[in-house]
Formats: sequence, structure tokens, C-alpha cells
Amino acid sequence: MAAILQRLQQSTKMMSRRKILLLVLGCSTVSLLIHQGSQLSWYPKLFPLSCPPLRESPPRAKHMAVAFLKTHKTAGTTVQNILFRFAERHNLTVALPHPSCEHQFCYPRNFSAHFVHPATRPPHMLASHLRFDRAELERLMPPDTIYVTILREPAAMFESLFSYYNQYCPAFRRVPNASLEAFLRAPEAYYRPGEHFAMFAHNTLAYDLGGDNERSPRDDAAYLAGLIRQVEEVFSLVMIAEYFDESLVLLRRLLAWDLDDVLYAKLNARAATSRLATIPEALARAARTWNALDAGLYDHFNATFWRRVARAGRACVEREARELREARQRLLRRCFGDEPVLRPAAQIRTKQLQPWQPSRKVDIMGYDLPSGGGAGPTTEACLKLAMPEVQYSNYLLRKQKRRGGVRSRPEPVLDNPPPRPIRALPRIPQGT
Ligand SMILES: Nc1ncnc2c1ncn2[C@@H]1O[C@H](COP(=O)(O)OS(=O)(=O)O)[C@@H](OP(=O)(O)O)[C@H]1O
Repeated sequence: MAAILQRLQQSTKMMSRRKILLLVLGCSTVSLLIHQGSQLSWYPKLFPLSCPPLRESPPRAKHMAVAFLKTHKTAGTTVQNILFRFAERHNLTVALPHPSCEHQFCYPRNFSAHFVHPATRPPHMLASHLRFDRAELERLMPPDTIYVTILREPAAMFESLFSYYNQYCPAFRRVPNASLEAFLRAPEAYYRPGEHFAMFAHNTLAYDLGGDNERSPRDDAAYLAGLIRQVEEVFSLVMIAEYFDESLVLLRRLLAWDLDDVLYAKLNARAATSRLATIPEALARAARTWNALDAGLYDHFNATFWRRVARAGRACVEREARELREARQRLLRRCFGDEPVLRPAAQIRTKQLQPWQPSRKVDIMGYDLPSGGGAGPTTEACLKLAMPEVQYSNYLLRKQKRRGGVRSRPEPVLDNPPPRPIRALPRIPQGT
């Protein structure tokens, strides 16, 4: 009897152990499904299992030698600011223009290594405006330099150029009522090749890339194909301004940087009142026809960009881009308050954050620090995040000059002298 009872007890124990085991297994499966449900079947595109982790293991060393060709009106200032801050955090030398070149490398002249301030050589990084010259850049930069650049849809870019350089580019100044429509109806009536700053009025991208902006792909298709080949040979990544966050994801992967390294504040944006809300289709077509070389470059590199995104896994790139946007919102809120409003220069009290205004008709927006924030590492990081190009270039030059000489006193950030007039483009007499 006792033996029967003992066996009964044992089998009950076995049963409950099996039940517990089954229960545990069941729970784990359900929890796994809940946890990864979105990665399995119902959101397969958004959360694929195959996305590489944000931080590689073992980590690939961050790439430190970068030359960014800062093309005009393409979100280049925002990319430049990312690179400047990275360089500072890693104690890298940034090539900066000699003061006689202003804050650009004597643009629109072809780049020469002579334009680089001696206190900023040999550099790890370069990100100021220049007209591309491969041999001269290779003479200056380390052999393992990664070259990157950015393009923007030519109609949007041209609308921005027309508004920003309206007072400086004679071709634009000739147009009655500063009308973009009038210019694009008959560009040849206003445009004179070879005159001062003509490159802002015709195929600016091609010119910045070192090409001949007067060539037309309609008459000479081989020229465009050759220019594309040259760009492909040198640049490891051509970013696209319309897909800025996706571009940064590709950039940070190329350079083995963290997502935090490419956080940014949007710089150099015009106020809504200074821009066309939408570019009418006919105007966009005319802008693309007039800038046919730029349109050809953009179409080609936009297509290669998306092929590259597809190779990296589109869903993974989108997921990272979304993480970047969320982290960026958190950072902007922390730096500039709950509503990180872009504001006109007149409303920015912090001198170092006032962006240059190209004319009374165009408002370039910026950020301001909340009052009473005081000094400190967070304030300094926020200040740099929103610092316009000229103030940041001047600050970096002073800092690097000092590093080359006396090392003891750190460069003050918050109380540096007011910036010199920005983009000291020569004033052109009315009616030229
Ligand atoms: N993150 C991001 N995404 C998309 N677009 C952006 C971004 N950052 C800047 N911008 C827009 O880029 C224009 C300014 O370009 P640049 O800084 O290259 O101008 S400049 O040549 O250095 O003066 C300017 O365009 P417009 O406002 O149309 O003039 C900015 O609004």
C-alpha cells in the first residue's frame, strides 16, 4: 500500500514538474512573440531581424580623416557643423581658410593647398566651401581621407541660390522685381558667362565639383557622363539633402561613427516668409532645364543613393533615421527649451548664434540659448550645436592657432568677440 502511495506521489510530482516546464516554455514563447512580434510577421519592413546593431562589436575604429565638399545651398552648413563638433571632441585638426580667403577657401577660385591657414595643417578634416580640385586636395589631406559631398534637388537649390545671392550675383540683380519666374523665362537675357559670381546662376553643383558649368548635356552628353565618373572615383558617399537623415545614417556607417556623432540642429534655413512655399511645376521644370548639368548629376546620384540604401537594408536605414530624429528632438529640447524654435536673427540675444543675413529681404533663422543657462559643458555643447559657420570657423581657427603656440589658456566660447561681417562678398554697384 505504502509503495503504491509513494509511486502515486512521485507521478504527481513528475506531472506538476512537466506542467511547470510546459508553462515556463509557453510563457517564454508568448513573451518572445510579444517582444519581437513587430520583428516577425506583422511589421517585417519596420523591424527586420537582420539590422546590424548600432554599435559594432568588436567596434571598428572611428574614421578620422574626412574631406567634405561643401556645395552651395545644399544643407552643407549643417553637415559642416557635425564635422566641426566631431573634430573638436576628438582633438582633430580642421583645415581652415587663410583669413584673406574669408571663411571659404578663396571660392570661386579653384582650390589650392595655399589657401589653407598654416596653423591648421596638416589637417584631419576639411569642410569649408571650395571649388573642388582633386590633386590639390590629395596634396593636403592624409592618404586615407574619405571624401563625401551633398547634392540637392536642382529646382529647390536654385530657388534658394536666387534668393540668397540676389544682391551679389549680377545675373540675379538685373532681373526686374527680383522675380525668379522672370529670370527662368529668359535666363540668357540676364546671365553672362564668366562674370563675377556667374556660377551662382548656372549649374552651381557642377561648378563646385570642379566641372565646367557652361556645358549642356543636350549638346554634349559625354561631358556629363565623364563628370559623373570623376565624382564617383573620388567620393565615397554623395548625400542627398532631401533625405538628410538617411544620408547621415549612411555617413555614420561609412565612417564607423556613433549615431550620437551625427546629431544636429538645422542651420542656415530661410524663414518661411523668405522662400517660396512650393515651387510651381512649370518653374521647377524651367530651373531644371536651365541647370541641366546639375539636374543630370542629381538624378544620377539620387538613384545611386537609393541603390546604396537598398544594399544597406532600407528598413534598417529607416529605423536608424527614426532613432536619429527622436534623439535629435530630445537634444534640441534639452538645449533650447521645450519649443526649440528657429528664430530670426533679431530675436537672438547670444551674439555667437546670430546667423549672417545676406540682405534685408532674406531672413536666415537661428537658435538661442534659454536665458540664465550660464556657462558649463552643456551650454558650450548647445552653443556649438547651433553656431553659424562663420563664428564656428573663426572660433576654431583661434583655438587651433593657440594650440600650435601657447596651450595653457583655453579658447573662450561664450565671450568671444563679435563675428566679423560674414561672407564678405564684395558689394556690387547697382545696375551692373
Ligand atoms: N537638415 C537639413 N535638411 C534639409 N535642408 C536643410 C537642412 N539643414 C539646412 N538645410 C537647408 O539648406 C539650405 C542651406 O544650405 P547651406 O548651408 O549649404 O548654404 S550655404 O551655401 O552654406 O550658404 C537652406 O535651404 P533654404 O532654406 O531653402 O535656403 C536650409 O534650409
